[in-house]
Amino acid sequence: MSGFTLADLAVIVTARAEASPEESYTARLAADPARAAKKFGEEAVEAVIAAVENDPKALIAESADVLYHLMALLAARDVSLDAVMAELERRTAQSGLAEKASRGPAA
Ligand SMILES: N=c1c2ncn([C@@H]3O[C@H](COP(=O)(O)OP(=O)(O)OP(=O)(O)O)[C@@H](O)[C@H]3O)c2ncn1[C@@H]1O[C@H](COP(=O)(O)O)[C@@H](O)[C@H]1O
Repeated sequence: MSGFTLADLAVIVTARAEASPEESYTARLAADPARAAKKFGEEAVEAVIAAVENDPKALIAESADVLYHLMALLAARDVSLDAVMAELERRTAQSGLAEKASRGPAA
């Protein structure tokens, strides 16, 4: 399993959002949230097409594009990945599944 996490990507994207737009694609997206949103939508549609066509290689590549462009969109709108994860954690706590998952599979 890859040791690279979404949190690692968010750190890179947040740092590059502050770079010069001439040298960084991330900085260009951060400077233009509407473009970042449009690119995220395009990449999501490409992932949908790869899934519908049952093309695992393309789905992996498009999913990577989706996650990168979501991180860029969040950075463009000053929303942290931490805030998104906290929302997911809240939903999981509500469902009671976090406790079950930490206990591991039922014997
Ligand atoms: N993970 C990515 C990543 N995935 C995809 N892309 C870029 O996303 C862009 C969009 O893909 P497209 O095929 O739509 O390309 P395009 O037609 O040129 O794009 P548009 O003109 O339509 O906007 C490409 O330029 C890809 O290089 C990424 N660019 C950056 N990263 C990460 O961000 C870091 C910093 O990158 P810079 O900001 O460029 O320094 C990198 O080290 C990576 O970790």
